[in-house]
Amino acid sequence: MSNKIVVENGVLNVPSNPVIPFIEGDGIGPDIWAAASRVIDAAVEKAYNGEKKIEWLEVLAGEKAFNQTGEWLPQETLDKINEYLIAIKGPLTTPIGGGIRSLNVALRQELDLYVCLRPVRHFDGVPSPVKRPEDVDMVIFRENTEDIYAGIEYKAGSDEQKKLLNFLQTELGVNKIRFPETSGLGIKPVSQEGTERLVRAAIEYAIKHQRPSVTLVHKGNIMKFTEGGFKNWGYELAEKEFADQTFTWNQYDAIKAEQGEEAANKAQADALAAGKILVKDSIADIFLQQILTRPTEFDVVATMNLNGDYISDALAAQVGGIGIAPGANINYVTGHAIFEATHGTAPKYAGQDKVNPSSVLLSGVLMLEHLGWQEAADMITQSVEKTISSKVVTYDFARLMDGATEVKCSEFANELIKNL
Ligand SMILES: NC(=O)C1=CN([C@@H]2O[C@H](COP(=O)(O)OP(=O)(O)OC[C@H]3O[C@@H](n4cnc5c(N)ncnc54)[C@H](OP(=O)(O)O)[C@@H]3O)[C@@H](O)[C@H]2O)C=CC1
Ligand SMILES: O=C(O)CCC(=O)C(=O)O
Ligand SMILES: [Mg+2]
Repeated sequence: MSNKIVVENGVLNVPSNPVIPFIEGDGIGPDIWAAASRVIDAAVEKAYNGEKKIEWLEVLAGEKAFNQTGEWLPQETLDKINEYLIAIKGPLTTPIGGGIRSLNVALRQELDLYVCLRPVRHFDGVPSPVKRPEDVDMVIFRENTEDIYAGIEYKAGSDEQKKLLNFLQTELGVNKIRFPETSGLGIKPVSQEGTERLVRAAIEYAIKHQRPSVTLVHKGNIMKFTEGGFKNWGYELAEKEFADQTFTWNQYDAIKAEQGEEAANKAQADALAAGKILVKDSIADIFLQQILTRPTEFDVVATMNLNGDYISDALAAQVGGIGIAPGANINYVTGHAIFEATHGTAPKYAGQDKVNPSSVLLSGVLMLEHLGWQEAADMITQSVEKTISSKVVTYDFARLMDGATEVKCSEFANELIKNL
């Protein structure tokens, strides 16, 4: 039997020994990947009595790829992930203000992994800066292929910038750029198709996991045709494709305008009592306040690329930081997915066997769940809960916990394996 994961009629077919490509990653990547992969292997072995096993296939990206092949993202890496469908990766470095563009973004765009899924929940015992971290239980759906991450930007003073500036000024009559000659210029594409497939995935997730609401987060008051477009297209999609399963604030407003507030309140209450999902929206700035002050009001969050990037790290902080923040980049149509932590390469800790491997490990848990290997996934989650409760933790948690035993990254993995 083939050891390739395939997608048939929209359903993953997973052999018992699937080949899964992995990218070790830069910086702390080798440390956390070594730790996390040991735990994943041990959990799979234990959950299925050795009858299932992942055949890891290393593919190169980042510094390791450059040192070995002269390329940062070799075509072979993309080909292998394309072929084997599901992959997992450590973090990759992106230089600031120049140099190569993000390899992480390139992987998402090349494979059209349009959803960046980042669940955020609290594990008992994890230290947090807020009083009730257990109130945070959200799932972020971040659009992953467009917005300013498209990388269409031109350096101040370059020929391209001058051409674009000239076009804007002469063809479109733009006269609002405060310092035109010395401005870098960027383009922010946000499309109806891109919005619809992201919001569709978020609503389908909410239906499947019985989440009560989906919040569209945007800055549409200022960016009317990009972020505002996202909000409008999101509502339209909910009303068009999920009329029987959702009630939107858009519908609430329409009822209120025609029949008054009482009727709108009643319509919303009836819809929610009937089990419909509330699709609402929030402007990004107030949203960042409200996830701190009233986190129980939010469940599934659908947003654009840059907002999603900021929101992921902010929410991760509320439940203990990005040492424990998993993620996945998914195309629900082709079945391609790359699982990866929310955090980066934390270069100051590279090679010290120090940091928390939980983010990439819990990304592995998301991967196991995606494969339908729920038993192994649950085993790891329970081991993480048990190990943290016993206060055996890496430096990031130890520095905030009383009476903790601080262990290295690899020792934390040993403890997790013991607790499986
Ligand atoms: N998907 C990806 O591959 C991503 C890549 N990046 C890239 O990573 C590089 C470094 O980015 P930077 O802004 O420093 O952000 P990082 O996420 O790499 O690190 C910032 C800080 O977060 C904490 N942290 C990160 N990972 C862990 C962990 N596993 N365990 C415990 N604490 C952790 C550390 O905090 P403390 O100092 O408090 O100990 C660290 O100094 C950049 O090149 C960036 O572009 C960034 C994000 C995602
Ligand atoms: O690509 C990068 O270097 C950063 C990406 C990032 O911050 C993220 O995906 O959350
Ligand atoms: Mg980020």
